[in-house]
Amino acid sequence: MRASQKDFENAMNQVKLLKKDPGNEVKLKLYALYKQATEGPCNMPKPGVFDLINKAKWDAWNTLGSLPKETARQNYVDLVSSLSSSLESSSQVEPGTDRKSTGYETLMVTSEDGITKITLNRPAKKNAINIEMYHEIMRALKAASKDDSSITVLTGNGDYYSSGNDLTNFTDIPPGGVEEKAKNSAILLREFVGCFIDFPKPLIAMVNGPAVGISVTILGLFDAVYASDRATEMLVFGKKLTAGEACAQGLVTEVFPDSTFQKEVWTRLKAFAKLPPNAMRISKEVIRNREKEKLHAVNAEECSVLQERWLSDECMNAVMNFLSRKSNL
Ligand SMILES: CCCCCC/C=C/C(=O)SCCNC(=O)CCNC(=O)[C@H](O)C(C)(C)COP(=O)(O)OP(=O)(O)OC[C@H]1O[C@@H](n2cnc3c(N)ncnc32)[C@H](O)[C@@H]1OP(=O)(O)O
Repeated sequence: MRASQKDFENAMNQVKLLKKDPGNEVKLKLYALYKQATEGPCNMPKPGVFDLINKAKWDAWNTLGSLPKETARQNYVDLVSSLSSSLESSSQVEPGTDRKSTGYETLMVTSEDGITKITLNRPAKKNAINIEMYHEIMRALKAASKDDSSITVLTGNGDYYSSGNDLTNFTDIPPGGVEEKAKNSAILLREFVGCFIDFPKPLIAMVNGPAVGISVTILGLFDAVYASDRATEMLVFGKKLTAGEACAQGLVTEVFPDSTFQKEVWTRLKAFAKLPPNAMRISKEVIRNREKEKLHAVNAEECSVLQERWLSDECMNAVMNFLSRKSNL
């Protein structure tokens, strides 16, 4: 459900009451979401390179692009909510425990009203999935499969759902060279996709914006995919599918106007979360068990093919073109 002005004001007050400094990166995110929610897209002249603080604030705000005010307000409230709960939880852990061990670096995870929400939280990088995020998504799914929620939701923070694999993942080459990198990537990808195949509870994607690559290909493993009409899917031939086209192809369950997306979908999810949890879980188990073995076999085959393709000139050229594109400007 979309955050009200009252929720937004409460969140602003909550920020002042935080027990611990959340750090500069989070403070910049809060600043950017506050400005986007109250003033809309960045209207601030770009500061000079030596004006470091205002340049960092400008970058944070400008990154949000044309994110609607209501969505920014919702994201602000969600961020403060997850921040407060993680800081509160850290105040309950043993002294000296590292706060990060109770939370996530690349995700926001909340659990309330019977719904565990996993939010991809690298908006400045269009929620590109780096190695850390692959592991954190698997950790969050494992926790969600055991918590007391009935359903699990995956969505994105910012104007993108996810731009797929973080292409800088390919730049961190281990001592064994690109062959070892490709092998490790295939192992990671197979484990990652396997978590979605085996997830036992109803899993819903809220595609809040454009989705690319792996963030699209795993949608087929969700039990429902609700998309904003500003979402696009980039899959084959690099062609963008509109949310409506993806729905016609059966990749998306239902498309909603962006202006009412959050409100309409959360109303529906809260109703789903009140349904008998064991009946939902067992129904999914009966359906998924029929296809699980085949899905794992296809996953293994795909990862084996990808391991070879990642070593090809086509792949390396595409990655280098992307990573060097701004230096050519
Ligand atoms: C280890 C397991 C391996 C699994 C592999 C299987 C998965 C495969 C895939 O997912 S393939 C698809 C990979 N994704 C892409 O090719 C998309 C690349 N990104 C883009 O094409 C564009 O960024 C865009 C169309 C998504 C958005 O364009 P635009 O609106 O112009 O924004 P920017 O390009 O300026 O992006 C802002 C900022 O984010 C960084 N970024 C965006 N996407 C990625 C990405 N996928 N990997 C790394 N970084 C990304 C971009 O570099 C900018 O950063 P900067 O501000 O320059 O620091």
